[in-house]
Amino acid sequence: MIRVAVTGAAGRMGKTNIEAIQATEGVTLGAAIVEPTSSLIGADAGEVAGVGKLGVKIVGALDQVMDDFDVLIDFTAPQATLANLAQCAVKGKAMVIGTTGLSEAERNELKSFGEVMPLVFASNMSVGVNLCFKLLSEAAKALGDDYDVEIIEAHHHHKVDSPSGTALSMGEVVADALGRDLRQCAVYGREGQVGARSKDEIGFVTIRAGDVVGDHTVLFATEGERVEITHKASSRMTFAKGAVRAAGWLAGKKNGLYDMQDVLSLRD
Ligand SMILES: NC(=O)C1=CN([C@@H]2O[C@H](COP(=O)(O)OP(=O)(O)OC[C@H]3O[C@@H](n4cnc5c(N)ncnc54)[C@H](OP(=O)(O)O)[C@@H]3O)[C@@H](O)[C@H]2O)C=CC1
Ligand SMILES: O=C(O)C1=N[C@H](C(=O)O)C[C@H](O)C1
Repeated sequence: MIRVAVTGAAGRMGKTNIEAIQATEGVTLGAAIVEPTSSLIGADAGEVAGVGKLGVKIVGALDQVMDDFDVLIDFTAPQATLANLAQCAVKGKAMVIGTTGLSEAERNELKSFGEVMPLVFASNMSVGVNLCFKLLSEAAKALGDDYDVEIIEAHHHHKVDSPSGTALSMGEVVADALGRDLRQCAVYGREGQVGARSKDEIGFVTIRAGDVVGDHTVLFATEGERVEITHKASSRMTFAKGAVRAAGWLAGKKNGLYDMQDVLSLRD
């Protein structure tokens, strides 16, 4: 039985991850962690997640439960994720990380932990989005530089980072396939007299509204036709199932930085 801990246990994804762990054979909830100021410390993690009593009391610090899990699933915030990585690295624990909104420096720091621990890091844990990454690479290679590329994403009004991690990953996949550097060619939103579109830019459009779980469209457009590749998530359970699958896959793996392409055997 693989013992899984969940940080951000009272958050939208934290609660859904606990629900997914509860519904999956071969894994069990070992610990649930919230912020030290949370009023939920001491509550039963299953009751907070809405799946009934699990006998796991929520704690306010990861270091209180380091002996109670094998893999930590972390969907929190960049600085919290990096602090959790540092603690798990010292204790030889594996981590599955879904947090988005990391700066380039934070991403580099995160990646360096792959040298000392097994780590799955992915901006989107769903099977559908990870399949889309492959389709996007194929599409970009086939369509080439004659097609303008725009990435449109929509999320719920609570989301704090923009563009979404998934939109940025899609941009990276397309840029790689076209031999471009996303850092040079990305254009984030347009306003005013910005001039005509340059041929090589990859544009990002962000929508924040209501309870949208997560929609992503990559548009390839040229004179006379458009190709659109769209993914729409209608439940956070699609991300949580992926995260729990990654935790099971990661247990016992050697140190390294993996992503969902590895977990789902989608890598070429
Ligand atoms: N990779 C993927 O498939 C997916 C990734 N995500 C990403 O996961 C992250 C979380 O999303 P979501 O669950 O919607 O967000 P929430 O705000 O609902 O949950 C985040 C949780 O993390 C906790 N947290 C934040 N900062 C800290 C900190 N410094 N120390 C300890 N705990 C902290 C929050 O606690 P508190 O409430 O007390 O502040 C909260 O419970 C986001 O980055 C999001 O983009 C989301 C869905 C899918
Ligand atoms: O914050 C969210 O909700 C989501 N975040 C991830 C992202 O930024 O791509 C994944 C998913 O789209 C939901």
